[in-house]
Amino acid sequence: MIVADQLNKHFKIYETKKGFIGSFASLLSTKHHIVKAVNDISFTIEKGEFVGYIGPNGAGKSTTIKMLSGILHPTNGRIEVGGISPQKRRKEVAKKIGIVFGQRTQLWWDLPLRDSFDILKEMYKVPDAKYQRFLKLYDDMLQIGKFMDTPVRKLSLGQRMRGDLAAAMIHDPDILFLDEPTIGLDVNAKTSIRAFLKELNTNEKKTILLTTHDMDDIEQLCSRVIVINHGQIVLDGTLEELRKNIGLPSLMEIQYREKPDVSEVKLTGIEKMKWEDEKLVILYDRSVLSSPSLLQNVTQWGEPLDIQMKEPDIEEVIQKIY
Ligand SMILES: Nc1ncnc2c1ncn2[C@@H]1O[C@H](COP(=O)(O)OP(=O)(O)OP(=O)(O)O)[C@@H](O)[C@H]1O
Repeated sequence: MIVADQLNKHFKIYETKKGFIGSFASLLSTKHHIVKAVNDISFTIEKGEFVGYIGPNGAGKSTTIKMLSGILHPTNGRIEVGGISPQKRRKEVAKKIGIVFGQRTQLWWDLPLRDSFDILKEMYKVPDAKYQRFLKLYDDMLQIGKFMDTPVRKLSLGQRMRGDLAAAMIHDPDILFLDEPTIGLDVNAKTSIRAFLKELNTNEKKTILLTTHDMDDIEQLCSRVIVINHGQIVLDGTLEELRKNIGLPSLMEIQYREKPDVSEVKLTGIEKMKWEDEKLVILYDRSVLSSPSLLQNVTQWGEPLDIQMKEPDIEEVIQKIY
């Protein structure tokens, strides 16, 4: 379980002056302002949850992850990771968590991937037999065997990210903090990393907190989403709840054998109805008009050839929240 209770991180930013003399003056200056990177955040994440932690640039996502993993100390507030405070017992927490920062590698740049793994094995005191099982499993899951002897600096971004993910799992942690693990990757690399993360969560019951700007990551992986903006939680719920909370309509598209005249149609719950080429597109509020009743209605207006129902794009949802 992960607990953040009234968590805050405030950074003091000292004002700098321009020019050579100015930079010396800045060293002595006490003028500053406070950036509330994380501002009174509370949440509890249960074992086995896969949570998306999303928000615009500068919202406070990385700062939260750094506090949860013990890299940064909170200004105030309480954190527990697996029942332990990362601030008081950082080394113990380190054994329970794996971290990946997509923007920078935690592997040794000039060493072959295998050597990085060997170093981590020693650091975490992973027994030989367990380590061999790990190498086999992660070769099966992430196909890292093909580039185990390549220096990390020569790996492609997708290979490097797979290496970083495997490295984060060497000590078999129960909890994973992933800060943009799919950033900059092509579709194939994203797909294989998502499949891997899904497997870790579903089969190995790992608890995962993921920050990403890629809404497909969220849609395909996360059962719960926490949205933050300006250091504060603005929404915490399922994707479905997020869509519902901000009242984005559901969408039905109907293609008729012959286009009916719908100009006189008045049905409570329909927010918008328009023709897009041969398709009638209806936006409706499901809390007022259920999909089966709308379906019943549209089939009375003409003979449908095809009917499609869609959820609004989560990207639209997020934009609406910001
Ligand atoms: N070490 C620091 N010193 C001063 N300010 C900082 C520091 N680290 C982060 N900040 C500020 O705190 C705020 C939150 O930053 P953070 O990196 O947590 O955002 P983020 O949500 O991860 O953004 P992004 O999506 O761009 O990675 C920003 O205004 C940032 O400039």
